[in-house]
Amino acid sequence: MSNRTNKIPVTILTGFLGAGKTTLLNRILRDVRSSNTAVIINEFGETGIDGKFVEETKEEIVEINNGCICCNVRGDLIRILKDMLVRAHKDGTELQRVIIETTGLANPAPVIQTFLMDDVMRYWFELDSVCTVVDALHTDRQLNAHAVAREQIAFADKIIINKQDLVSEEELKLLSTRMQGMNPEAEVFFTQNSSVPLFKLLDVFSFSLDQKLSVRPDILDHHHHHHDDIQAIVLKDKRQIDPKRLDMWFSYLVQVKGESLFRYKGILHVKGQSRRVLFQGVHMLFASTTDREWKQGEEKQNELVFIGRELDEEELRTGFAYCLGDIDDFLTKGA
Ligand SMILES: Nc1nc2c(ncn2[C@@H]2O[C@H](COP(=O)(O)OP(=O)(O)OP(=O)(O)O)[C@@H](O)[C@H]2O)c(=O)[nH]1
Repeated sequence: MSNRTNKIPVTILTGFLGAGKTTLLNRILRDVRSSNTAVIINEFGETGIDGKFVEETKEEIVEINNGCICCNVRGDLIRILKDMLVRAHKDGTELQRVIIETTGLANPAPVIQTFLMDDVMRYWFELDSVCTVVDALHTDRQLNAHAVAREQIAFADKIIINKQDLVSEEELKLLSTRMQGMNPEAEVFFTQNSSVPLFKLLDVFSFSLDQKLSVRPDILDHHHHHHDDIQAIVLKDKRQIDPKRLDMWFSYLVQVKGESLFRYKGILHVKGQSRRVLFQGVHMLFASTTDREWKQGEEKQNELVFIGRELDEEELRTGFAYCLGDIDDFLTKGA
């Protein structure tokens, strides 16, 4: 198949765990330009939590939960995109844009490859840009510890250094120098809450394969990567959680276990609270918010995911059981 003009632009949002990808996605979805946009969200761990942090929208959102997009779900990605095309064709609508949010642990190269190597994909789609969101506070240690975080920078054509409110001007300058050293071609933005002017990100067609090939001649080769023993633990329960116990458990977790918790988030069904409570954090930075009312017919349940290295699953389950009132102490394992 050959040249089709007016290809559908594809934006890849990448960046390490908790950097601000979903914040950026929500900004894009609030924008008028995003009508007839298809969103594909890939998350680590078998849970649909990430999708629940995306604001409600009329746009189509598909989640790929059964693996990491860069390892074993490339087939799923192609199938989903083909389905979307067929459906749009049947409905007489035209797909205007595709946005893919990868997990914070994905190497973007195989996702990029999908659009360059599969004939059907190449015919219909064109890579618009690869945007890498960076957590200004945590990125130094993430880059030092995780090859994937470095790959995410290397493949970007837009680097969004986010959470600038959490670091000094001096630190921002150092970060910017480090990013430019790793990827001199990319355009760098400094933001709070991922607030890049969207005209700088969408319909810019700044992804250049030639440029990437000059830096990484092996970009189209078969890739394989490991998650450095990073694991996800998901906890679910329909019963109400005790808010006081939750506070106790969380302040312990964040302060004592924050180092090994790369990312955690969840939706809670809290006693005395008619609304959903959302919480999320990166290492020791934690925030929780009261969200919308539970909808009629919606199943109220707690759903928590913890992503990290060498996580103690039994301890996490014990803490959860404590919040649910099954046991009286969360420090005694298996109590
Ligand atoms: N202080 C501060 N917090 C921010 C900023 N941008 C995002 N956050 C918070 O950082 C947390 C992570 O943001 P997300 O947008 O969910 O990050 P993500 O990259 O989608 O995270 P995962 O995909 O779950 O790894 C949330 O609690 C955000 O509210 C910022 O500029 N400053």
